[in-house]
Amino acid sequence: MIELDRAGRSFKVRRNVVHAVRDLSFTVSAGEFVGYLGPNGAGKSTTIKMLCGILTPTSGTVRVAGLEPSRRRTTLARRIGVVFGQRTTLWWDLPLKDSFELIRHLYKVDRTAFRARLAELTDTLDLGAFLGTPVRQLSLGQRMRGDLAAALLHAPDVLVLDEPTIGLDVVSKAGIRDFLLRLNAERGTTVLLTTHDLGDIERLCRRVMLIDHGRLAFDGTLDDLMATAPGQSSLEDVVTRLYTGAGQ
Ligand SMILES: Nc1ncnc2c1ncn2[C@@H]1O[C@H](COP(=O)(O)OP(=O)(O)OP(=O)(O)O)[C@@H](O)[C@H]1O
Repeated sequence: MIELDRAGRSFKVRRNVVHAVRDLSFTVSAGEFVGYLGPNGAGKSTTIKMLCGILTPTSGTVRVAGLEPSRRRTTLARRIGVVFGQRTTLWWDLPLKDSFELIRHLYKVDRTAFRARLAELTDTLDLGAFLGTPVRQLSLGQRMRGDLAAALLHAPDVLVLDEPTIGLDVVSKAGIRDFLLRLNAERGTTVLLTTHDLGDIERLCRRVMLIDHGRLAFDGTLDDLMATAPGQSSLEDVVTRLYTGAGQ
């Protein structure tokens, strides 16, 4: 479902070149739920931007659902949903339901399918009480649930999440995690999750990929990841060790 083959992305910054992502190869199969970890500046957002076609790779290839994202952005938009936890894709001054209606038009979702999907998402994400509320008046947790619904209204095969639980309280986090688990288990949606919240990883992801300085530093199961640092009991300790390069 997601295939990167020696993908790279660099940026020219004045006279220097920043290699945000280098020589990155991995495959995520349909139905997987994969955590994508890395320290600040490791290249996670750059990877995500290449996956949704916002950035073109400067080397190698990226494919999502068989499409080259930067060339087939419009076609891909029907297959992929993206949530950036740090910013909303909803219309700030419009009631939530009007944002959804606009998204229906943009994605040309059939009206009957849209109604059914919205009813399901309203129920599972508990949106009913604030569908008529302007987005700017929503709490962060409500807004995030709205953003998730917006990303899923067109029933994409792949969902890419960039810090979807940032700033949420424990109850809101648990609600979103449960929702994502069910989405993956019941609908088979492929999920790639970037987060600094290791609780998200422990609760949701069987497979974890870790990127550092733009390169893949680890790809395996959560158990494999724990086994990289025998004697460390918490995921936080193991990840800290990997981020700081201890033991290299
Ligand atoms: N548009 C850009 N122009 C120049 N450099 C950039 C650009 N975008 C990203 N970079 C650089 O590429 C590197 C990777 O950035 P990226 O945002 O992908 O990291 P990240 O893993 O998402 O970090 P964080 O966890 O802090 O969000 C950083 O050194 C960053 O400064």
